[in-house]
Amino acid sequence: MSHFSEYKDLIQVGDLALVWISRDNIKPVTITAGETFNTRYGSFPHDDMIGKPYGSQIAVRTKGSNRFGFIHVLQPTPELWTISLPHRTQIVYTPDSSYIMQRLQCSPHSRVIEAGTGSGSFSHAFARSAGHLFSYEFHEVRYEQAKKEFEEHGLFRDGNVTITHRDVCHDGFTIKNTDKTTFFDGKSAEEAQQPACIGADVIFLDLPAPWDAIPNLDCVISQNSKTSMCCFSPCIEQVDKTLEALEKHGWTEVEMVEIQGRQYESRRQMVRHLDDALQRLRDVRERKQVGVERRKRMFNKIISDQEEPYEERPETPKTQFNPFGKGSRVKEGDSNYSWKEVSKVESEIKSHTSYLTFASKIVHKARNEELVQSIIEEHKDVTPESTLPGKKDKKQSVNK
Ligand SMILES: C[S@@+](CC[C@H](N)C(=O)[O-])C[C@H]1O[C@@H](n2cnc3c(N)ncnc32)[C@H](O)[C@@H]1O
Repeated sequence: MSHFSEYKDLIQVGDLALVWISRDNIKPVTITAGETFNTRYGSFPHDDMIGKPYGSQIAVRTKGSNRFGFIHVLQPTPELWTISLPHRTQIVYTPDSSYIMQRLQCSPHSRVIEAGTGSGSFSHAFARSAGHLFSYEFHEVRYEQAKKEFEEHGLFRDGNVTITHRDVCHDGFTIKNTDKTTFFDGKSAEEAQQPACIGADVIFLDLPAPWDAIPNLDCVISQNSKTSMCCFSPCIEQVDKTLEALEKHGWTEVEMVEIQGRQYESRRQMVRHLDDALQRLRDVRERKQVGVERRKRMFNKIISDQEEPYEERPETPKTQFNPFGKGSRVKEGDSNYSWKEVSKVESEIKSHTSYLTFASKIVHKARNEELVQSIIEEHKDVTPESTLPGKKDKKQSVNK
């Protein structure tokens, strides 16, 4: 099982853990006896982590002070990996990936094509949920890095991830047994004798020119079930070209969506009355009048040639609380004032805003009587329990 798909209670030697230092600072660490994890808040021996439950807070006294620095040791998940991974490209963040996965109905039955792999952010989420993920990347260094990361994270161990070094626009998606640049389960396609059939029913294209890859999909998508696709493009011009290609190649149910990630914070806002506003206007007018008269007196002293034209500013009472501008501050929720509950939007939330173009395709629309009969025959004497699908069960559909 991979670090990302198994649940463990205790931190053990050899585990990949994600160390939460702050919201924007999460670091991957392989737990090793005798090693130390250094941060600006202190040095944390791995030995203090080993044997503790995941989620534990580890504290160390800061040198020369009575303060403590602390971290939390967390179990890796695709969501945490997305906010901690080393960026090699723009990545897909969880607000987008979670929506896309549910729109594409990605499940343990799904056979998924993803291009390109990029920094592998979305690949981790697909690998956790899909029956099989076929990921493609044409940039050699990125492909090698992603392959290494997938190996280190145990993604190949579950046997449901294949990565291919390929330009999918030029060379398509088909995988042959002889391919030396396709890896899964730690072996090349050639060594593993992987069958060339992909039969994808979920497609995710995060490419600069998805319209060049779309014509290459027909021979690798499922022939007997509906295939759903999402193209992730930052510019509307790209969407326009993608729509043209989708229409030309028989994709239907086309819809474009944009995700706006927002985090809402619950706050209290003071209730302001009309009387407060009127009082404020009266105050402003009175203060203005006092100022005008003071300046008039100073001017008269100058023209009557008196010495000392300067007149001290009159002592004005200390500014009271002013609900409409500057004034003494009132603590949020102060019981001397009335408040209403509101929610405020936190603007900084990471979701790379792209346009998501969804479409679907059914290759054979007619009912295949032969297939229906064979499925009925197959299931005639089978108990309901034994028909429950497992993670690697293939979907059997009767559309042909
Ligand atoms: C924006 S990144 C993908 C990020 C990825 N979805 C993630 O969440 O980390 C796009 C990737 O597609 C790759 N790419 C671009 N054109 C390609 C092609 N024709 N075939 C394969 N990969 C391609 C690029 O090298 C780049 O790494």
